[in-house]
Amino acid sequence: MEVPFFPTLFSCIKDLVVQQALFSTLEDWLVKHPKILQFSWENGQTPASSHRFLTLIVLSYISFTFVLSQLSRPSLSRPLLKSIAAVHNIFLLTLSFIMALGCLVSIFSQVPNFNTLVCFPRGTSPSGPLFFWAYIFYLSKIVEFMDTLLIILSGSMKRLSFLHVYHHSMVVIMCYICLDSAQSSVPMVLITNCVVHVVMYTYYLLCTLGMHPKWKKMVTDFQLVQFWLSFLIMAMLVFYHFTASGCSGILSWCFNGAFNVSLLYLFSDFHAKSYSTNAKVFKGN
Ligand SMILES: CC(C)(COP(=O)(O)OP(=O)(O)OC[C@H]1O[C@@H](n2cnc3c(N)ncnc32)[C@H](O)[C@@H]1OP(=O)(O)O)[C@@H](O)C(=O)NCCC(=O)NCCSC(=O)CC(=O)O
Repeated sequence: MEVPFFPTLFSCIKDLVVQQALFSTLEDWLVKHPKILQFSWENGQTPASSHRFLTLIVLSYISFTFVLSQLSRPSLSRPLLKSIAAVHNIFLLTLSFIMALGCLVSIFSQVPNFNTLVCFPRGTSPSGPLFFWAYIFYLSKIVEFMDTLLIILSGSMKRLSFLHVYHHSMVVIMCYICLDSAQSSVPMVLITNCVVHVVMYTYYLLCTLGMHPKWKKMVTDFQLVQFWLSFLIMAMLVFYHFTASGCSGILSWCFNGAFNVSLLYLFSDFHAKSYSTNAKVFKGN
């Protein structure tokens, strides 16, 4: 059984995209490079792939965040802090763009149809280009811990919210579980999140350059749209799971679902507190 519309749309776009001259160049760089093509996630063998590493990195992040937020800050000059933040933001916005592009090109190069994109067959192993980009995505979530250090060093402790620390620690666990279980929603979730992060790190970059963009609310709106989109992707996965012969990573789907609900709740709360009329009146006083 098929969800109408999406499979046809996917085939049309794929036919159009693969004919472009630029596509084969991008495919050579982002899909057919031997390191990418032959990538395989081997639990305990691939760097950063063991349960022990995951536990250690997440507990270290939470402990360091707690300890550093209690200590008196080292006096880092504001221009130095802004320069470090600018480099960090440029790095993450560029990496997010490359990951989204790499994953998109891998989809058009490797995935035969829409059904397979939404629902990897049971027993799929986490190897090949799509999982290479999922692996880089997982590592990038560790690099994003630097956001927390920047907040602590800048001394704006009210920004060190539960939402921030919860998001940064849980998202690493989610990426790990998705990789380890070869979860079907990986490519679409990766692309949506990377696109949002290109916008978000551009926003942060402009902030570090002293321009506080007026479109901050749009970034939060964009993040909320991302969570609703994730629900749509997850609903399609469940649909294919129960109407066909099953999808890879359906159990880890439950973790994703719960995480997504919690983020939607926390970001809606952030949105209400930051942009509602009452919040503006309060800030204005
Ligand atoms: C618009 C948002 C993206 C960010 O909201 P904020 O309240 O944090 O934004 P803000 O306007 O106070 O941020 C501006 C300040 O951040 C500093 N800054 C610059 N680069 C930064 C970085 N990489 N990380 C953290 N802070 C940084 C700037 O110098 C500036 O400081 P100064 O003002 O001193 O000049 C919002 O939608 C949001 O996500 N809020 C939740 C809080 C959060 O931590 N979000 C990021 C991860 S969540 C995420 O990533 C979800 C997802 O996956 O989509």
